[in-house]
Amino acid sequence: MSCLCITGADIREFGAKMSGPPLVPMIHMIEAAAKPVVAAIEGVALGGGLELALSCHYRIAHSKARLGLPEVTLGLLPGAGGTQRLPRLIGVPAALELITTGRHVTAAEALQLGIVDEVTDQNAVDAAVKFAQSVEGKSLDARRIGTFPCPRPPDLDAVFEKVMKEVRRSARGAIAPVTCVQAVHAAVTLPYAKGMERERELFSTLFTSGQARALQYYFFAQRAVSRWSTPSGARWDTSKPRPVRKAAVIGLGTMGRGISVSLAQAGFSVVAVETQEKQLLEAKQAVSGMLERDAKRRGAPLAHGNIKYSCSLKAAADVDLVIEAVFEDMALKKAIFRQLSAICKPGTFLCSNTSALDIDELASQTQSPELVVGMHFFAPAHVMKLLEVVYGPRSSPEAVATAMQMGKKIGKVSVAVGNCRGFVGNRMLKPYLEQAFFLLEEGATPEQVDQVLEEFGFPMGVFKVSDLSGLDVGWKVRKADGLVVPDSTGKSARIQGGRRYSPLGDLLCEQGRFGQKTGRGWYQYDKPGGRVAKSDPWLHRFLEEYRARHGLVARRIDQQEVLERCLYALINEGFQILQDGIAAGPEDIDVIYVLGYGWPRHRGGPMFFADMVGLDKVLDRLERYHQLHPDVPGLKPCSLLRKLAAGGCPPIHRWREVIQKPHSQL
Ligand SMILES: CC(C)(COP(=O)(O)OP(=O)(O)OC[C@H]1O[C@@H](n2cnc3c(N)ncnc32)[C@H](O)[C@@H]1OP(=O)(O)O)[C@@H](O)C(=O)NCCC(=O)NCCSC(=O)/C=C/CCCCCCCCCCCCC(=O)O
Repeated sequence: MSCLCITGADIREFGAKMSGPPLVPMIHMIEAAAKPVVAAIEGVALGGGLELALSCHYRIAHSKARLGLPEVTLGLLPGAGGTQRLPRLIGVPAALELITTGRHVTAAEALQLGIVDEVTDQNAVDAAVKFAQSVEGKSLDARRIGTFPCPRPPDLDAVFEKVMKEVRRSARGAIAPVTCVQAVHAAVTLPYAKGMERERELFSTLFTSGQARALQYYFFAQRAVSRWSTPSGARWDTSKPRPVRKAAVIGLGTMGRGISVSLAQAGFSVVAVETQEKQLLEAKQAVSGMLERDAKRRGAPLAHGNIKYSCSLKAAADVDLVIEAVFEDMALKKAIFRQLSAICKPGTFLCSNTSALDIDELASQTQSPELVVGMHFFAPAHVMKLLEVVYGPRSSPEAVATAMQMGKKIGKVSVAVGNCRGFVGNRMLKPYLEQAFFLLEEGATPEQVDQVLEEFGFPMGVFKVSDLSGLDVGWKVRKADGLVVPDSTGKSARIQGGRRYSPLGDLLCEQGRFGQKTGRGWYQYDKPGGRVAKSDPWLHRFLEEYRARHGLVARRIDQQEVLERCLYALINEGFQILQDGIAAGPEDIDVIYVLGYGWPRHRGGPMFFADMVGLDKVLDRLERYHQLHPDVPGLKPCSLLRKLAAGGCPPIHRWREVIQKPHSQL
């Protein structure tokens, strides 16, 4: 009998020398044993844990157990026989699906797939003992999976070709999923012993790859962000959240609807407020539709009953927490915060879903500024996993802890960040976008820039994202900032406040080109609302005319320059954010970028990427680009980056020792 609850190998050991008995010989020994070995699975059997169970002659799982081979999510493949045994046990298509996605399955699904022999609601060990007694004396010949022939699909080549194509498409440059397919292919085409050799070979390649390092770093980073702290000394382990049962959402546009859905699905009582009757009805229909579709997809009960709709802010009088999600208009938000402060019962937390505005300014409108925090969701709010919890200088530790816990309850990964324009994510986006615009001025095309970024692993390049989210969003902000003005010659100004400025986005907006919604933006679409971006000859002509008008001579720009200028400008801002104490550590930034902005997980996040490239190299390139573009402050290397490079480029887990953390500032 072997009782299992194994999450797999200790991932921390992968970076160091591995200790303990090697798994593969042990697995072979168990499978070859003359006595029947029954695995009793409670909790989880993941990775090496499931591989160990697969070497047993029988497997009994508790009904609450979860099983899986998640190695691919860590940049690896199941290297202790998993790629050779699982297809022999459950067939090639099912094994490929589990191994290339790393998906966990429930005990019930494992039974259905044939991974386990029995599921029990009782103690798994007792059930396994009983089971062992029932098979006493039976031959084990048919129970050693390693001796099974691997089922060979009749259309073997077509099956693998299709899977490989799909895996390559969705992997966006990640090598582990592709390597997993190669390992399973070996199970079908090679005898078991040779297949094991091939598995080992492929495992070794992945094991030493930068992608495995990045994914393993990211695994811990995502967990580390829950241990938040603020410069004022509030911490996750000393600050107590207050219970929230009832919450209000103010403003039922796209964001407010998504937030309402998230809250209702997590079992909160929700008061959804939209001041205009017509918009309220539209929102109600939209939210109901979202809840219905989601319940159907998940096979979960409908959460309709949890939401009450109202046209009056007064409906929020008795809630424990409010999330305001109206337009990005400071005057409007301030008015709402003033009213809420008068309407809500004492102690109600007042949160804003602003994506960039000053939380402290909002707090100043209320009687209890300590109850105000930002809860910045990402669109679509019921789908995206990220939540930036923004603390202002006056937010209480209790308010931060409550928002962080609320995020967790609705299934988000919450990252606590300081208050500044754009917080972490959008603040870093600004220099990235700026570089993309400058590259167009200098001779690049949107297609070229997007292709480089997509090859790096982003699901969409910067210009496609801009078309998707709407060019008018940034235009409104730039207009409010007084940036959209002509120069003395009547042309759109390319220098603002002594720094380079690109009016390209403003000029497109003036032409009514807002992106997908108008059918034209940086690309053209077959109709307003169309999704497929096509090159637009108009845009290319427009760029040529623009350059001619401003005396700019187009030059050939290579891939390396596109990538370095966009990414290093973003990373440089990340260092500034760390230096300003807006993010507590590089992990916070990396999690925000992976979950909120499509940064490829197999590259760890922007700060991890900088560490991998080498801080001295990033510094060197930024210095060079800043020399060439002295009017672009975003390219001037941040002093923290200089300090880290001068200190011998310590690895990322040592950066916190170097970072000075003054209070966040606007
Ligand atoms: C589902 C979970 C297990 C639990 O989830 P949850 O309840 O939400 O809790 P968490 O917050 O996630 O976790 C709690 C804390 O536990 C830490 N944790 C969890 N799992 C691990 C782990 N596997 N290792 C280390 N630490 C772990 C977690 O970090 C939390 O702590 P903290 O908050 O961070 O402090 C969930 O956690 C989960 O899904 N875990 C991961 C499971 C997983 O991915 N397992 C697979 C691991 S890989 C594996 O098993 C591989 C085995 C194959 C061995 C192959 C042997 C071949 C030998 C060949 C060697 C060749 C070398 C070649 C070199 C050369 O050639 O040179």
